[in-house]
Amino acid sequence: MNGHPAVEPTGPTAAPPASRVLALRGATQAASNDPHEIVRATTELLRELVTRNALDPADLISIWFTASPDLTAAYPARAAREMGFVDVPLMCASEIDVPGGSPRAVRVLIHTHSARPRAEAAHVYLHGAASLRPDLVTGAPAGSAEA
Ligand SMILES: C=C(O[C@@H]1C=C(C(=O)O)C=C[C@H]1O)C(=O)O
Repeated sequence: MNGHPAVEPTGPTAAPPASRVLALRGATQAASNDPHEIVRATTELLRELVTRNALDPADLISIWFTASPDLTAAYPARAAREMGFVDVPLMCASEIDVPGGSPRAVRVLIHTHSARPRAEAAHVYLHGAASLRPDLVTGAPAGSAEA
C-alpha cells in the first residue's frame, strides 16, 4: 500500500456530500387534448415544482413525463424545452391505460441534485390531478397557481 487510506473517511468528522440526488413527483390535468393546453398545463406544473423546491435548473439531472393515453397532441417535454431546459435529458411516455384512470393527465418525475432531504421534497399535484395522491398534496405557497 502507499500509505493512503483506501476509502474516504466516514463518520461525524467526514465532510457532508456536496450534493445528493432528490426525486420529485408531480401531476396535472390539461384542459383538452390540444398542444397549447398540454404545454400550458405542463409549464405550470414545472414552474410550481421549481418554485416550491427552490430548484436550480443547473442541478437538474433528468425529467420524465407521462401523458394519459387520451393526450396525444403534443409531447409534454416541449414545455420543459420552452422553459429553457434545453440540455436536460427529457423523456415522454404513455401512461398505463388503467380503467378509470385520470383523464388528460400529465405526470412528471424529476431527478435533481439537491441538498434538500427527501422528507422535505414538495411534490406537486395540481387541478384534477390533486385527487391522485391526496397524501402528497401540501399547502401551496402564496402566489401559487392554486391560490
Ligand atoms: C397515482 C399516480 O398515477 C399512477 C400510479 C402511481 C402509483 O400507484 O404510485 C404512480 C404513477 C402513475 O403511474 C400518480 O401519478 O401519482
